[in-house]
Amino acid sequence: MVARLAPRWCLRALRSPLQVIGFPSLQLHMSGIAMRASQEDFENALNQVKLLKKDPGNEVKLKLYALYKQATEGPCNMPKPGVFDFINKAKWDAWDALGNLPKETARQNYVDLVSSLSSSSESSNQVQPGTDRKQQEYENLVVTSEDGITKITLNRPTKKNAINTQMYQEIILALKAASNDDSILTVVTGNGDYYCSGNDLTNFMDIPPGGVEEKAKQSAVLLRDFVGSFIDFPKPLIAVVNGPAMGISVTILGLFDAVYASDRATEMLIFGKKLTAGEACAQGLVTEVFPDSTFQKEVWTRLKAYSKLPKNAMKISKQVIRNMEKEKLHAVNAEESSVLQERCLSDECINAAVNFLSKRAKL
Ligand SMILES: CCCC/C=C/CC(=O)SCCNC(=O)CCNC(=O)[C@H](O)C(C)(C)COP(=O)(O)OP(=O)(O)OC[C@H]1O[C@@H](n2cnc3c(N)ncnc32)[C@H](O)[C@@H]1OP(=O)(O)O
Repeated sequence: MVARLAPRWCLRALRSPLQVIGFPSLQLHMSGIAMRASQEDFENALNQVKLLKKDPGNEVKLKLYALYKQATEGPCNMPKPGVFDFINKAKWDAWDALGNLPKETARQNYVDLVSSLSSSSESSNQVQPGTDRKQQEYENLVVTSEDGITKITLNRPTKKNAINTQMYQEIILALKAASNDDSILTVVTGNGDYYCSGNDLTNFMDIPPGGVEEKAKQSAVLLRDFVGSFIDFPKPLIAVVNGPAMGISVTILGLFDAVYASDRATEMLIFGKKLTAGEACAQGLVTEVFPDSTFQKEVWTRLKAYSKLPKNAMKISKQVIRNMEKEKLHAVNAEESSVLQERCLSDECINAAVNFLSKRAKL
């Protein structure tokens, strides 16, 4: 079976940072905050932040400050401090940079950031520096950080790393955590002989009480959020395509900053046709192809060298390039997600999924 759906696509020199910037949660009260589902999570995060054993650094504290203000007061509404009022200006800049980010999103980002800080400070108590540091437990992913590189490994090898509904959510969460951690590069790769066989076709079988229309709607929202998290990812993002890649795992490769493929990745299935890694490279979908026998060694040597390059310069370069096209990418994503909602209900899609699943049904 081939991919059947449409192709897609600072502030330094502060004496005592904890005191100088201060944790927002320690300064501000919770009264009058309009919260919805995540109020409890947000309150927990506000408490958790006080328990951090390690100073997260000024950059992170500014992010926490900005997200807190945005989550509780909305877009920056304070007069801009003077240029010599360094600290308040840094805080103002961080808040103002969030623009019109909705309060709910800011609240969620605050919770995610605190969660990534808590898990990294817990695990840093257990593991020696320089060793592989596991960040958070996921059911379908293994996420580790080492040498400035956060590696997100798709981990359902017995299902060729097909992406089930929970795994989509986990990838979104892992990308959010990676965007806020102290890594320089983020890598996505697969465990086992496949990179990824695309959408888990059994997702279509899990019909909610609202019926297939409701399922199609939920899938469209999930797809939009999933692809959106790649569009918005702020740091250099690299795909290490260790084996065949299919469906949605291929169509999002265009949103990575570099794609390294093993010459064993011979099934980059797009347009219903098998493409070798070399052909995908010729088409610009893959950056470089390596012999399978030396793939891991060559790619990781290169990525470790890249991780020593100036962190902020790389991040800012990526953001400048991405910002030029972000709006358009989000518009295309929204359009594609609504087309998906429709196509999910088509005979072609249903037949393809049923066909695949019935051949594998354990009778
Ligand atoms: C939010 C909605 C987004 C929608 C976006 C959609 C775009 C897409 O991604 S559509 C999906 C595209 N992918 C496919 O069509 C791949 C389907 N799978 C296959 O064709 C074959 O399994 C594959 C060529 C990958 C491997 O073939 P084999 O080497 O012969 O292995 P098996 O077929 O025995 O597979 C082993 C095991 O994995 C399960 N599997 C593999 N891929 C998927 C998948 N995409 N969804 C669900 N399950 C998958 C397969 O069923 C086997 O499981 P068991 O039978 O339990 O062993």
